[in-house]
Amino acid sequence: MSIPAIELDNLQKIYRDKRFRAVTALGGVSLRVDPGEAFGFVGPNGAGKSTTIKILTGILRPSGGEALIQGMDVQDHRARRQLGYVPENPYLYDYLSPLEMLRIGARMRGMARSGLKAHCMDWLEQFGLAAVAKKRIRHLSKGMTQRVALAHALVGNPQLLILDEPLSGLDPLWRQTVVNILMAYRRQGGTIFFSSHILSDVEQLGDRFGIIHKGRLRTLGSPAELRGGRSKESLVVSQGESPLPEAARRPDGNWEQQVQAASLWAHLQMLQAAGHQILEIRPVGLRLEQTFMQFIQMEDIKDASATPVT
Ligand SMILES: Nc1ncnc2c1ncn2[C@@H]1O[C@H](COP(=O)(O)OP(=O)(O)OP(=O)(O)O)[C@@H](O)[C@H]1O
Repeated sequence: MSIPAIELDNLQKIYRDKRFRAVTALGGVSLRVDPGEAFGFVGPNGAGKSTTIKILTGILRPSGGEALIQGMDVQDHRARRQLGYVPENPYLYDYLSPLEMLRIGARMRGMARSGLKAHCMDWLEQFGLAAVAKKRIRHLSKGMTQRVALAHALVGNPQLLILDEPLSGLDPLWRQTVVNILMAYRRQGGTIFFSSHILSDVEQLGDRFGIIHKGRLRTLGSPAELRGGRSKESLVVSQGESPLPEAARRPDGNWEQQVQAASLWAHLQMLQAAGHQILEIRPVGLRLEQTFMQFIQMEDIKDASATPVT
């Protein structure tokens, strides 16, 4: 079995608030990400995503448990050598240009000087930044700055990318372009660990998800698994003259209606009685966003019922 790209074992983090009260940001998170995987860490605000990422990148120390990159403790600088990181709000040197930023990033990764400019320009080109390569970063827009940070993370050819909300601040066109760049990175064998609460973007990028909520990992699975088994509705398409008050008329003149599993049989009998011909019945896949919301609501209900009444 290969060494995991990332391994978290019972990871805990307790912060102290202003009154020195304990705030449990991570209550024992364990997971494993294999080399070549794209793992999406998903959760609502305050779930513990950034805390996990800060521990993984060595910015914060955990209060308990272990975080390993390629089998090495994240506090060991060798573990972080092959890491490209983009924080939630990237801090870049305002007075440097994107080209200077990328040169520094590549040099820090030990890349040779020869051919460095062309290599950096190639990355800037991919991120649509060639025209502003020599402008000061302080004059760039938020989306451009985000793209500089992503290019900076990739320029040193890291084996692992850790990205906190990588697509935030990007317009839809750039979201798609960045997804394509990241997918190309994966095809070349790179591993990605990223956080997000924008599931439609995450769905395109991740082959596995972990949902974190209130500092605990609630479930792991692929987008299909998270959706799977949760669809309890069917779409029924029928053809007929008699109008169906609850159904929608499609441009082709046929009727369609989403029906709960429990009432499917009664609905089909109603269609038959109305003289409709049934053209199609298929399960309606829940969108991941809906699944996620339902999941979080269920977890809140479980948490509330587990809380002892005092
Ligand atoms: N420096 C800190 N001091 C005290 N509490 C903190 C600190 N940083 C984070 N927290 C708390 O820890 C919990 C987890 O925060 P974290 O930033 O990891 O969540 P997140 O999932 O990244 O949220 P978001 O999606 O809003 O960025 C929250 O309750 C947050 O208020």
